[in-house]
Amino acid sequence: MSGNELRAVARRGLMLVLSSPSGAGKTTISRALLERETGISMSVSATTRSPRPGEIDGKDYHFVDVDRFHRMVEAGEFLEHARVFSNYYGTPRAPVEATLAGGKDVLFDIDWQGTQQLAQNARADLVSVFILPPSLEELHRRLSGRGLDSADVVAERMAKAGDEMSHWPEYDYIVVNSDLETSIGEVRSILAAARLKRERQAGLPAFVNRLRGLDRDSGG
Ligand SMILES: Nc1nc2c(ncn2[C@@H]2O[C@H](COP(=O)(O)OP(=O)(O)O)[C@@H](O)[C@H]2O)c(=O)[nH]1
Ligand SMILES: Nc1ncnc2c1ncn2[C@@H]1O[C@H](COP(=O)(O)OP(=O)(O)O)[C@@H](O)[C@H]1O
Repeated sequence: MSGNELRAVARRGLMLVLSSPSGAGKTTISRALLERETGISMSVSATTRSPRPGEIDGKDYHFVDVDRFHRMVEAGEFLEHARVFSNYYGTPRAPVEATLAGGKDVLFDIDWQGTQQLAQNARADLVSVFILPPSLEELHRRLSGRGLDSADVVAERMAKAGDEMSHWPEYDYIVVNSDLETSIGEVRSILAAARLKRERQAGLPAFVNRLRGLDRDSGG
């Protein structure tokens, strides 16, 4: 048996959820995480919202119209779905299930409603992180500075921030995104610890039996 077999202990993938009020930094932290980590991929949501400049269909979101969205709901194609800021958003089920079954992790940028639905259906696979801004002034600065939304849309998002933030107690971990590099490091630490959870290492009993020399009779 090589030392590498420790790494080969079978593990079911986990679902890492990042939620925050709009503008607190989920997208920025998610991108950094995907660049720096292996074994994790992003769940690409479907949405009825219009694409922002620079957003790519199929990469940032699957941009669909309201009819198509409702057909997907009726066909049971979503793992969860919700209405946020007068648009619909949903997580396509099939890619997530395939990734988890393959022992890889999935990263979600979804709101508290979606997180609650995932918690109801798959609590054991879920690791949830709520990202808070350091202050309301800084949140406003980030929303405006992003330069992607009109003043009206920024105002609407600021108005909803309080409601969104009231859901922080439902999350496993809280990160205050003051310094970006610190926050990225914190989310990476959460992922590293979650991957090592005893319950997630499905192959552990067999592995420890081998370590203890107890596997000689099992294979016949
Ligand atoms: N429940 C749910 N929420 C989603 C999904 N995709 C995105 N969201 C949330 O919808 C909200 C708006 O997202 P978006 O329009 O991209 O704006 P941004 O967060 O300001 O960049 C955010 O809180 C996202 O986390 C999804 O598939 N399901
Ligand atoms: N720690 C940070 N310090 C300063 N600016 C940040 C920080 N994190 C994110 N930003 C900036 O704030 C804006 C909103 O971030 P974004 O990731 O789009 O938020 P969200 O996805 O939560 O809506 C972006 O312009 C981003 O570059």
